[in-house]
Amino acid sequence: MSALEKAAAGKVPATVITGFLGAGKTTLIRGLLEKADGRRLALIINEFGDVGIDGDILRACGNPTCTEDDVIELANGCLCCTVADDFVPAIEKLLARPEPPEHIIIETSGLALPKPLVQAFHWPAIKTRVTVDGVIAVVDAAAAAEGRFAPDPAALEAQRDAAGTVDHETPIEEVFEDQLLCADLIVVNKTDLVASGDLARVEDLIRGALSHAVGRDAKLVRASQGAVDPLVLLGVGAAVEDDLANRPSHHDDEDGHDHDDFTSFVVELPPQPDPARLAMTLEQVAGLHGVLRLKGFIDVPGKPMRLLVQGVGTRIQTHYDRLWKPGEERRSRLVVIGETGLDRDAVTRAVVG
Ligand SMILES: Nc1nc2c(ncn2[C@@H]2O[C@H](COP(=O)(O)OP(=O)(O)OP(=O)(O)O)[C@@H](O)[C@H]2O)c(=O)[nH]1
Repeated sequence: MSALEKAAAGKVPATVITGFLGAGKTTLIRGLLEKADGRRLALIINEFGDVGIDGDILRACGNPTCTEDDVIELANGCLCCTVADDFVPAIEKLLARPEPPEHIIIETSGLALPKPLVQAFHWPAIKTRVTVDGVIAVVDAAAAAEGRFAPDPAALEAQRDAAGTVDHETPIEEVFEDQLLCADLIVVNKTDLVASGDLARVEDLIRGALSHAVGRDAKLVRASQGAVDPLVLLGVGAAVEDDLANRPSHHDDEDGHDHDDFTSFVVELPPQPDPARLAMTLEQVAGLHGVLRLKGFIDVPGKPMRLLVQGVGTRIQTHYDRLWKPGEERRSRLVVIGETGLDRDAVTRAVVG
């Protein structure tokens, strides 16, 4: 059945937003909600780690198109590994609403592989009712320009074994490439942080990764703050669930996949009177320990609003995102994500002081 036939058959389109940790997925979705123009969108949000931050950020945007009921958070892990328990029931719940959504947006965790998730759309409970309109991969152009997703030639040389062969993919590169290889559209985000020459290099890197997918032609679009016209993002009509054979993955031969390569934990902090100082400390800690992602909310004494802290690599940003609610516990908590081996105790000590 073609995508048009699926739409005619009354299937609800779903768009999967993928992209490595901190690429700008939540930011892009926030922009999409602002331009929803009355269209009933529902969100399913999945995060690595058991504290839901992204759902909270999206709800805090105060957008009328984004009520409590419109956001389903599936914290703790990876959608593709919890399909039966979490994902399929979440879709069924959305479809059972008196006014079902016109479009479902699914934000995967930054470490999730999109292909197994799309495979879930073959489950009998949803197969006849939902189609995957498109997979969108968001790329942090600044991180890519810094070489975070490309093999380091010196490291490659060091890995060369006696037979002269080398397994050049690091876990980060594998996740990054899998996300690109499954995509219909690639949003090259954070263009405000990179010079035009570097941007061209990043696009070459992306096209190089895409060359593994013969016969497919994912489009690239540049963006800052994930701002892309919803007409470009939604309505791709790719019926991705029927096109998986053309989307290779590093994990195609595996029965499921695990997350042994990455780890996450929560650091509980005392109230922080000096946000600038906290940001400086976090920058140092992220650099010293190789933290990939940091995010959470902080209680700044005397301030009626909570402080949102966002760290991608060593780039730390803070802003007050909403008032603490009456009776809400003013907890200061940061989710920390890194590669396995990240020294939890040392990071916690350094952050808490
Ligand atoms: N300078 C700049 N910052 C951006 C841009 N897009 C997003 N950010 C910032 O990057 C950080 C991460 O953005 P998110 O939208 O939370 O990224 P994400 O992909 O949802 O992150 P995870 O869900 O943790 O993987 C935040 O501090 C954003 O404000 C951009 O285009 N330019």
